[in-house]
Amino acid sequence: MHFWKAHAYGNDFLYAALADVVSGDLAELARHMCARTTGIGADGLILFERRPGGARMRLHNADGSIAEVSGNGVRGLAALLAHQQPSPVGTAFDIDTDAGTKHLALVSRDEQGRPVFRAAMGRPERLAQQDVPLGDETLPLATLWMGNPQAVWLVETLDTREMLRVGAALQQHPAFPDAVNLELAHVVSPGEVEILIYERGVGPTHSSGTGSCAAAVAAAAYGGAARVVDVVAPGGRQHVEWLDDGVYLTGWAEVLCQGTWLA
Ligand SMILES: N[C@@H](CCC[C@H](N)C(=O)O)C(=O)O
Repeated sequence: MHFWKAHAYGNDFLYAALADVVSGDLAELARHMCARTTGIGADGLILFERRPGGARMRLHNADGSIAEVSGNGVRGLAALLAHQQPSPVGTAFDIDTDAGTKHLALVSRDEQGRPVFRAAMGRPERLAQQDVPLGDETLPLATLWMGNPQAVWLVETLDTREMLRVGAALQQHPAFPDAVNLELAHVVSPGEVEILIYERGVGPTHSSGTGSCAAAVAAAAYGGAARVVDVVAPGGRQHVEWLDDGVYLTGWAEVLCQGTWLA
């Protein structure tokens, strides 16, 4: 089976055409391909079908579970399409996901030639402040739907051990029956938010598109940030605009390699 690997700020995905997949158990295929030592290694496997003007995709997280959408994953797929066909600045891509169609515009290429996309990620839904009990403590989380479930913990200091501890605990928490993507977010200034990420179905990762959107929305709603911000994750800086018609995410993606999966 032919595959490609792409990443955005260290959030890495494998891509394969659904028509090429022979395995019946797609969750098992994702677990095997995404395994860091016994597979190729990635945060998720995206199976896609080309469509006029774009593609339809389905994302399996590294643990095999299905995710409705990934902001970095849709940009990686658009980067793959742009790699395969002439795609000048201004080219538009429609990526159909389980969370609806995401419209992407190729807005520029960075110094390294990587395509930079601005993606319409849709409106945040069910934004709320929720006190979530965890052992002896109560976590003041902002919860929302960004095409996938998100919880944002606004903190004064980012602490990796806290992200790992709370992120793991929330995956089996009664408040989140479908598990949840967690961001610890620190508002550095009205225009900048720093985050750490623990993803459903993955664990800690370097970047998240939907997580950046969720952190920006929570920081603007409850943390004193502006509605147009840079969100800085360990893997790098993305730009998020929370406008009246929805959230827009701008960042690059890079196709790294292609190969043949033999297992
Ligand atoms: N990294 C992604 C989000 C991937 C999906 C997530 N793990 C989930 O299960 O919802 C992004 O860039 O948005």
